[in-house]
Amino acid sequence: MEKKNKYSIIIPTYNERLNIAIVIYLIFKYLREFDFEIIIVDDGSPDGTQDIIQQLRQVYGEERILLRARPKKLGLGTAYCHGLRYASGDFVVIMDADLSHHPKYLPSFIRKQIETGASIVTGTRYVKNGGVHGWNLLRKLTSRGANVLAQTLLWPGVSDLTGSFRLYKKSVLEDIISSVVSKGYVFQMEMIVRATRKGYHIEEVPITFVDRVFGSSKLGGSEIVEYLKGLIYLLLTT
Ligand SMILES: Nc1nc2c(ncn2[C@@H]2O[C@H](COP(=O)(O)OP(=O)(O)O[C@H]3O[C@H](CO)[C@@H](O)[C@H](O)[C@@H]3O)[C@@H](O)[C@H]2O)c(=O)[nH]1
Repeated sequence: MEKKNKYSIIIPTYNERLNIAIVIYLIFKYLREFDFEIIIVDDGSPDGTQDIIQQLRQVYGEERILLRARPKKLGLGTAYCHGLRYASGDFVVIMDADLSHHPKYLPSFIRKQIETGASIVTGTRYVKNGGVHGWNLLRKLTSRGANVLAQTLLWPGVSDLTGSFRLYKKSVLEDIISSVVSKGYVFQMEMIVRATRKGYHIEEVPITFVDRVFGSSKLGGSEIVEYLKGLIYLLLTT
């Protein structure tokens, strides 16, 4: 009998106690036909996110939901690297905890990978049938501007560079991650640009990013400065 692929879903969390139970419920609902584990990397959330996760582990099974906590907020990019160390799947999915990345898209990511044999399937907001819902004008302009700037300077051949809802072959993720230097939100852009430079097969799936209902974004001014620094770095080094 052919071996079934296993999917490791890495979810970084910081103050997501109101969202995490819903996202986990939906992952179990939409992936019921698949073999998967969920790896949550929580950075010492003061709102009690870890208590909720421990309760969810009792409900769904401790082997299906792993909690790999760190003592304090250490950034989104390093959270993915930390989670990857514990992933036992053949494929790794990276997604947000706040339902802006809806688990209903997961089967289409997996199907797309199986149909095409792609190394990476990335969710994109900036193609037909994709979009963004709930952001104010400033946030829309920031995201669009960041993408257009990066597209113009880096020519990566992928429509959505700053999005972070992606499926990777685990070996590919390990290969790319070893050369990535970014620690914050810009990590995702560096990952996809390096993947294109290495010639990996990347496919896109349209998604609608829906802004969170509970809690607030952790994207601050310092992340925008880091983004610009990362862009210049990629321009010079890739
Ligand atoms: N462990 C950990 N998790 C973090 C940290 N910072 C943020 N997170 C978690 O990372 C996810 C995304 O954080 P948000 O603060 O909700 O991001 P956003 O503003 O909605 O930005 C989203 O869209 C951007 C593209 O426009 C993406 O670049 C970004 O990655 C994210 O998907 C959430 O699950 C949040 O709890 C951190 O330092 N440590």
